[in-house]
This record gives sequence, C-alpha cells and structure tokens, in this order.
Amino acid sequence: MATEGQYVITDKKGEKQNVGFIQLNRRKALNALCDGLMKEVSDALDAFEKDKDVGCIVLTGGDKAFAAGADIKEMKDREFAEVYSGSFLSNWDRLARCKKPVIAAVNGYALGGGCEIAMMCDIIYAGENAQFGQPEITLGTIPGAGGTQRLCKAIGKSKAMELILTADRMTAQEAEKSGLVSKVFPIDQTVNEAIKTAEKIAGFSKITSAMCKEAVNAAYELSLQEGLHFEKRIFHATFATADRKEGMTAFSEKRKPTFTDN
Ligand SMILES: CC(C)(O)CC(=O)SCCNC(=O)CCNC(=O)[C@H](O)C(C)(C)COP(=O)(O)OP(=O)(O)OC[C@H]1O[C@@H](n2cnc3c(N)ncnc32)[C@H](O)[C@@H]1OP(=O)(O)O
Repeated sequence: MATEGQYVITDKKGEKQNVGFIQLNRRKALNALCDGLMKEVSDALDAFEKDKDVGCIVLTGGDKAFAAGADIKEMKDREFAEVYSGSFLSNWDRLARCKKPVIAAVNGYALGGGCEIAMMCDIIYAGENAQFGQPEITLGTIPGAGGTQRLCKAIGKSKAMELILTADRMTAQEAEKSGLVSKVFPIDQTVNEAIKTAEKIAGFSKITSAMCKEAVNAAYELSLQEGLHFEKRIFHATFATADRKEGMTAFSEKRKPTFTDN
C-alpha cells in the first residue's frame, strides 16, 4: 500500500511486491529538491534496503518534471560558513551508496540536482519529453552533487563541458545517443517500463545483483588492471554463495533456479 509523505510517495510494486517505488511528489515546485524531500528519499532508501522482499528500486517524479534541481529559494540565503561546516548536500550521496539497483524513470525536466540524482541511479529510462541539463552557471554556482564528475564520465568531456558552461539542455533522444540514458519511451510508459525492468532484476539473486553493481561501479574508480582484479575477486566470491550453486545446478538440470539470496 502506498505511503504518502510530505514530499514523496513510496510503494511496493510488481507481482511479487519486490520493487521499491519512490515518487517525488512536490508537483507545484517541479519537485525542487528541498532538504525535507531529500530526507524522505533517504529514509525510503533505508527502508527498501532493509526490506528483504525488495530487489530493485524505481525513482521517478511527475510527467512535467523529474526534478528541477535543488530548491533555489531554500538555498539562496545560505552562507559559506553554514554550507561548509554543515557539508551541505553531502547527505544526497545516500542514493549513490544504495546497494540495491536503482532505476530512474525520468519524464520532463531533470535539471541541476535533478540530473545529478538521476545520474546517481544505475539505469536511466527517459520519457520522450525528458530534458537533461546543468544550469547552475545561470545562478552563479556550479553543479555540486556530482554533475561535473558523473556527466563527464557518462557523455565525455566535450559534451559535458558544453552543457555545464552554456546551461543548454539535452533532449531524451540526445541523451540516449550519448549513453546517458539507456532507453526512451512515450511519456505514459516510462514508469511502467522501469517497473518491468526492475521486476526482472528483482527476480535474480539479490546478493548477485549487489555484486554486479559493485563491480560495474568499480569501473568508475579504478584503473583497468585494478578493475579487472577487483572483478575477478568478486567473481570468485560468487562461489561462496548458495545462489551461484543453485543457478548453475538449475541450468544443468534444465529447470528454473530458485534463488534464496544467500
Ligand atoms: C544541486 C546543485 C548544487 O547542483 C544546484 C542546483 O540544482 S541549482 C538548481 C538548478 N535548476 C534550475 O536552475 C532550474 C530552475 N527552474 C527553471 O528554470 C524553470 O522552473 C523550469 C525551466 C524548470 C520550468 O519553467 P516553467 O515551466 O516556466 O515553470 P516555473 O513557473 O518556472 O516553475 C514552476 C514553479 O516551480 C518553482 N521552481 C522551479 N524550479 C525550482 C527550483 N529549482 N527551486 C525552487 N523552486 C523551483 C518555480 O519557482 C515555480 O513556483 P512559484 O514561484 O510559481 O511558486
């Protein structure tokens, strides 16, 4: 059953209720990411990470906006000493630290912090009206929740630099072409398609999907040699799991595997 917070709706979806669903629900402000909203997202992630049924999480917004960025009105009077000593925005990293796979289903604006939280997710599905951008330069600031780093890694330096220095936006189609987004859908199908994919992922072993995620994410941090070494270690570690044994045994016995997440 859906639970409605002040800024976020959470639910469990899919036939087996194994998809954690988080919808940003601050429509009038185009889902501007105020402190309260980000705290609710963080709490929802904590709950879904603890929930043994949940194998994948979908994060979405509304049809007009996934999120139009950090809440500018809340941010405008903050001073250096406050943001520095309070590590302003550091709690946003909760999304990037989630061990379970997260799919962003993006319709409409994904600007500034909206684009940055989409990039913290593992897969981005976009609706045909999606627009991605980092317009912080128009406000006299820079992307501060990973935009300068993750956008570069996702689409390369030249395109990232162009978006960040001009505040231009990228369409869903351009975002797909450049690899930021994995698929584009008609607006009314984006969320359902994300849930379908999330159900598929949640049907596999949760321990194996966490290992896949950790190994792929290492590609962002490590040199090729270090990454290959890390991957091999994780691959070897799958031999310590019951689900690896079950997966290979089921294949040999020509039956479907029953994973126990062990
Ligand atoms: C995280 C960091 C460090 O990287 C920093 C950031 O994220 S900074 C924020 C970056 N985002 C932006 O600069 C986008 C700001 N918004 C817009 O440019 C426009 O709202 C729009 C192009 C997304 C949509 O335009 P339009 O359809 O004309 O709608 P509006 O009337 O402008 O907006 C409706 C309503 O939402 C409020 N709103 C929109 N975005 C924000 C925001 N980021 N923070 C706070 N409030 C926002 C807007 O003020 C309107 O509300 P009212 O003023 O009418 O009550």
